[in-house]
Amino acid sequence: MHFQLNSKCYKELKQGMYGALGKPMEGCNQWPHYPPNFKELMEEYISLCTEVSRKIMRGIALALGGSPDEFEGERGGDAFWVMRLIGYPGASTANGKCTSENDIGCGAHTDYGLLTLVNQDENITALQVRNQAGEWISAPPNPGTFVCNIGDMLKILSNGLYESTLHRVINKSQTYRVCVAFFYEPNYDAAVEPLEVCVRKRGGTRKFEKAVYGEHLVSKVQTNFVT
Ligand SMILES: O=C(O)CCC(=O)C(=O)O
Ligand SMILES: [Fe+2]
Repeated sequence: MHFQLNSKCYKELKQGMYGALGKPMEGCNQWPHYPPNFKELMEEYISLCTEVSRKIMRGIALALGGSPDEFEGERGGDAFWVMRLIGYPGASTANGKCTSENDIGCGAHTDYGLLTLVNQDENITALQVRNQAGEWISAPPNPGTFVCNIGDMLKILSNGLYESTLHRVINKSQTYRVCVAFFYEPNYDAAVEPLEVCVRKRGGTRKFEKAVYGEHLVSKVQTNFVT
């Protein structure tokens, strides 16, 4: 018997650090008492994910033609993060059909930040991404690897050279699926706008307006709690 698992934790913001912008996200994470080493384990995992994400971002900065430090400093030197543990019950085939998609999946969306490292249960293919032709294709779990989604902030920073990945989850298997997703984000108060190098690559056109990451996050969390 499984309960529906859906818990999130956030990088804890120091009270008052970001003024009114930070208020909606202030507060402490609530850790369970059992298993007793859960908090410690998660904190270690988060720290390792942060490190690897930072390295991937350095690679992406180079790939975009910028300096490796493009996503450091005021953009990502104090990167915000979100960690999410999600359980998807297996599909009931009692009537030969899947039950409501909401119970077994997650609707189509893009992630909000820079990168997501998706750690999926092995042997269950449920995550789908939409390709450029508009088709949904599976992103099956590969043991020892993460699926890495590009988020809305990286779309803006890259001036649209990278698209944020539209994805969804449909668990059609009989088995309960667990996913651990780590969201690597810009600094909470980062003013995110296209990098100069990416503007030049698009003939001087700025495809996106400036967005403050914390505002984007708060508006998403408040309007769409499910994603
Ligand atoms: O369960 C998954 O594979 C992905 C979950 C997801 O897209 C999300 O939490 O934003
Ligand atoms: Fe997602």
